[in-house]
Amino acid sequence: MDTALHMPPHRAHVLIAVKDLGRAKTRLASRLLPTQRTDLVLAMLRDTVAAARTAAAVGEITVITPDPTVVAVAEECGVGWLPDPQSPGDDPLNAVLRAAAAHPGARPGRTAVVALQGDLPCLLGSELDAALAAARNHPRAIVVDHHGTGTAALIVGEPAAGLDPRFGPDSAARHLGSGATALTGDWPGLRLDVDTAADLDAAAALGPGPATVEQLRRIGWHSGAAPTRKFT
Ligand SMILES: Nc1nc2c(ncn2[C@@H]2O[C@H](COP(=O)(O)OP(=O)(O)OP(=O)(O)O)[C@@H](O)[C@H]2O)c(=O)[nH]1
Ligand SMILES: C=C(OP(=O)(O)O)C(=O)O
Repeated sequence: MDTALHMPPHRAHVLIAVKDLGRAKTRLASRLLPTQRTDLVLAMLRDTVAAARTAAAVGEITVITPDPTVVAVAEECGVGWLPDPQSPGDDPLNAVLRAAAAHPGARPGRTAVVALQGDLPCLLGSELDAALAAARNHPRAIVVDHHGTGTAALIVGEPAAGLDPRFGPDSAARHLGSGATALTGDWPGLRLDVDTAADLDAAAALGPGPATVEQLRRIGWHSGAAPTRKFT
């Protein structure tokens, strides 16, 4: 059955793109072994998906990936997946998001569509709910990341508004320049995407989800301080 057809219009379809694990998190290469990086990507994905699943405003989650291990994790987490399109071109991340948003199952005319980063280990479902509620007042909106330059989430709520993803360097400015509204809100977990060692320290200090906590323990990653927020 196509559950999207019966979804109340306000429940969102979350799209999470995850690239081939062999090419992932290169900015952590100087600090982590390849297998540690891979396991960290998967742990952060598990925590991101688990949090998104607890958001009342989320109706469906789809992981888009060319990687069979990521597919297996998506299935374990109980969410859908799509392969990368055959020819993503020279802007693969935005191409895969555009293709996923155009997929018949995405039903952008019936639901909000969210392109969400998959490396948000401190995400809370309540933060995503709050962002989705705030986004209802805007055809196309973003949650700027903790650095102020990237995009943690791109949300389209109106049938007429296309996703028009512009992820990559300075994506916040590029999304704002193409008409998106920056949502204001105290959502530290939603804004904290992890790409660098400093980001990982920040996540460890804020309080990540259980899969990331376990992976940090295995790696022996110490942020030097106890988490400031208890993960719930
Ligand atoms: N499915 C899919 N996801 C992608 C692709 N390129 C990037 N992504 C995902 O988009 C998000 C941002 O990508 P990047 O910042 O380029 O890569 P990263 O692995 O997070 O970090 P770096 O390797 O350090 O740049 C990550 O979750 C990636 O996994 C792609 O070609 N296909
Ligand atoms: C792709 C992006 O994020 P990052 O490179 O920080 O993962 C972005 O913010 O557009």
